[in-house]
Amino acid sequence: MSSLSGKVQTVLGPIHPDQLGYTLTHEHLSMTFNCCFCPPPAQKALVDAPIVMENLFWVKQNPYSNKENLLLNQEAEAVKEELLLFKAAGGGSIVENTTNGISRDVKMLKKFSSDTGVNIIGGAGFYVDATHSSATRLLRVEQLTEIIVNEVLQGADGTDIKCGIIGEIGCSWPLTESEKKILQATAEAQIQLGCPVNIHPGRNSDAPSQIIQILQEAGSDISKTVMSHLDRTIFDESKLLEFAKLGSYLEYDLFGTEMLNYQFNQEVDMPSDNDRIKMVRMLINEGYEDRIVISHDIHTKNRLLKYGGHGYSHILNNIVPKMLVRGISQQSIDKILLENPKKWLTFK
Ligand SMILES: CCC(=O)NCCS(=O)(=O)O
Repeated sequence: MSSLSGKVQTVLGPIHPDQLGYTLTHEHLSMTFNCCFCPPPAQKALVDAPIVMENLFWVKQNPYSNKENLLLNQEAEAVKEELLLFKAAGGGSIVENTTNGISRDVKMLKKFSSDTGVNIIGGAGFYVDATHSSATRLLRVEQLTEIIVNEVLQGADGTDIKCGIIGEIGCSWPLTESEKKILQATAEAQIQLGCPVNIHPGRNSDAPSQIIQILQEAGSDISKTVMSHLDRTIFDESKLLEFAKLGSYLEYDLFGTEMLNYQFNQEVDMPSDNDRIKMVRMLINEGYEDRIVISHDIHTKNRLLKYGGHGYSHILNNIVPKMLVRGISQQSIDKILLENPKKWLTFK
C-alpha cells in the first residue's frame, strides 16, 4: 500500500476524494497532436489556413487536416476561461490524460488549477507507438515501469508535479511490441502504486479485450482501469456487453464530436451525442451503472468555445439535461459523474 492510499493525487497535491465533485475523466487542456495529422482528401489549401468562420465547418469535419487545429497548447487563455465556466456550471475536477509523446505540460496544468480552483489530475506514461522515441522503444519493461512510477511518486517532465493516474496509455491496432511492453509496465506500476489507469485502445472492436488480457496476465487490477473511446470502438451491443463483463470502467468520452467521416477509420460511422446517450442508457439497464464514466476528450482547438465548439461544460450544460429527458435518473447521473470517478481515482 502506498502513502497515497485513500487519496486522489492532483497536480497541486493529494486531496480527499470527497473534494472532487463532478468530474470529467478524459480531457486535454494542453497538448499537440501533429503526430496524427491526416492529409485531407480535398481542399488541400486549408491545411495551413487559420481557423476562421468561413472554414469552421470544414475544420469540424476534417479536424486532423488543419495544422493549427492540432495545437491546443497555444490556447492557455481560452482554456483557463473555459475552466472558470466549467466551475460555474457545477464542475469540480478534470482528469488530464496527456502523456509522453503529445507534449504533456504539467507546469501549465498546475497553473490552470491554481488560477481556477478546478482540481486537475495529470497522466503518467506514454501515448501511441507513432510518438515513441527510438530510445523509448529500446527500454525494458522494468525501465518503463520505473519511469511511470517516478512520474507518480516524484514528478513528471523534470518537475516535482506528480501524476495521479497512469494514462492515457496509447495503443494502436494492431498493437506494437513497444506498446505491449508499456502495457506490461503499466500493470507493474499499477500493482506497486494501487493507482488508476486509463487506456486508449486501437481502432478495432477486438482491441479493448486484447488489452485487458495483457494487463490481466501482468497482474493488474482491472477494476481500477478505464477503457476509453468506446464510442468509436465497439458498436455491436452484444460485443460491448461481453467486453463489459471483463470489469473495467466503460468510458464514453467523445461527447460533442459529431462528424460525417471519421478520419482515422473510414469504416466507422461516428455516433452522435444522442447515440451515446442511448448506449449509456442501455449499459445502465444491463446493470453497469457502477462502471460508466463520460467525458469530451477535447484535443483540438475547434472544440473550444473560442472556435465555435462545444467546450468543457457541454456535458454539464447540455448532455445531463438530455439524459434526464431520456429517462436516466439524477441518481444514475451522479453515479456516472461523481461516484464512479471518485472510486476510480482513489488510490487503493
Ligand atoms: C490525444 C487524444 C486522443 O487520442 N483522442 C482519441 C481520438 S480518437 O482515437 O478517439 O479519434
